[in-house]
Amino acid sequence: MTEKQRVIGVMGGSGVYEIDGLEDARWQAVTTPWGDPSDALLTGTLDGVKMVFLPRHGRGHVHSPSTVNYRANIDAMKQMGVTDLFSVSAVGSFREEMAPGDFVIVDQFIDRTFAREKSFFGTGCVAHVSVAHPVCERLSGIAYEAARATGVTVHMGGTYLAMEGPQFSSMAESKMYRDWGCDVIGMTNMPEAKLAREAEICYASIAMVTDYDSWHPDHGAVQITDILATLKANTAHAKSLVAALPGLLGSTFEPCPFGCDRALEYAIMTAPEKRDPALVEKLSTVAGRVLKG
Ligand SMILES: CSC[C@H]1O[C@H](OP(=O)(O)O)[C@H](O)[C@@H]1O
Ligand SMILES: Nc1ncnc2[nH]cnc12
Repeated sequence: MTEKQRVIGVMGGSGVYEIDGLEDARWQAVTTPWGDPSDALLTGTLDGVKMVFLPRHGRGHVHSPSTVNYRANIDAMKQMGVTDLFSVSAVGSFREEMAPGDFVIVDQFIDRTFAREKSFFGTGCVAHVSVAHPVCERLSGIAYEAARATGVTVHMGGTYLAMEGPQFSSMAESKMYRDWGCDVIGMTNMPEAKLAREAEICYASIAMVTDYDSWHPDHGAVQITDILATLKANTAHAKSLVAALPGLLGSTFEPCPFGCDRALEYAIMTAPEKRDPALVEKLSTVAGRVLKG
């Protein structure tokens, strides 16, 4: 049996619009049946491992959290052969000990977004995947190791509240999310993580704390200027974290011990003879493994 090649994807968030040090780097435009991704994809090789980078909001920060085409972004990553996807994101913190400048390796989500396409599937091809464990445990461990190596303070595990935005939360909302047990808040990891699972891509979320949202009595309301200052200080850490990933993962993709790469195995409900051929065609990249039989 031939070995499966690992391709590491990085979805860069606010403040992270490129990655450094790629050999044979080039920006490549990719089209998808779901529309255009946020930008061209930067491809290249690092330590002998193929890398694909996409700035989630586009270079120059063009797309808002609600208008990012999450389906196109994930489909494009899959087309490029991405097996392991790391999301890098700016977040607010609900915990005193998760301070601005710290990194959090997110392991759970509460999805409060409401104005986004959240699934590749629908009428004519229905599928239900599990997101009980919405991130890949193996990849999260690698993200933690890579973050530790950069010298930043990193917290393993945390619940990310995904809000619609683009406005930040009111103080009442901020306090309520804190009471719910959430640790951090952002506007983009949902539906991204759900779609990565549907596309059978291992996904980990690296959150960079930029502020205390609006609950903290000593910090007042979140201000974009403070966020940008923290992001600027953290970009170097984010980039060196990404640079450590290929060395930690290696170039061969082994089957995911948590089954992320087989998430669709029994997920499709629609009888073969009832499937909509047009939708099946659109799904050929993300679900071709199971639909082509
Ligand atoms: C720049 S503050 C708000 C903005 O930043 C985060 O984006 P990303 O997750 O892509 O880093 C947050 O979710 C908001 O979209
Ligand atoms: N407080 C906050 N709320 C939502 N998204 C954020 N991104 C960075 N800080 C944030």
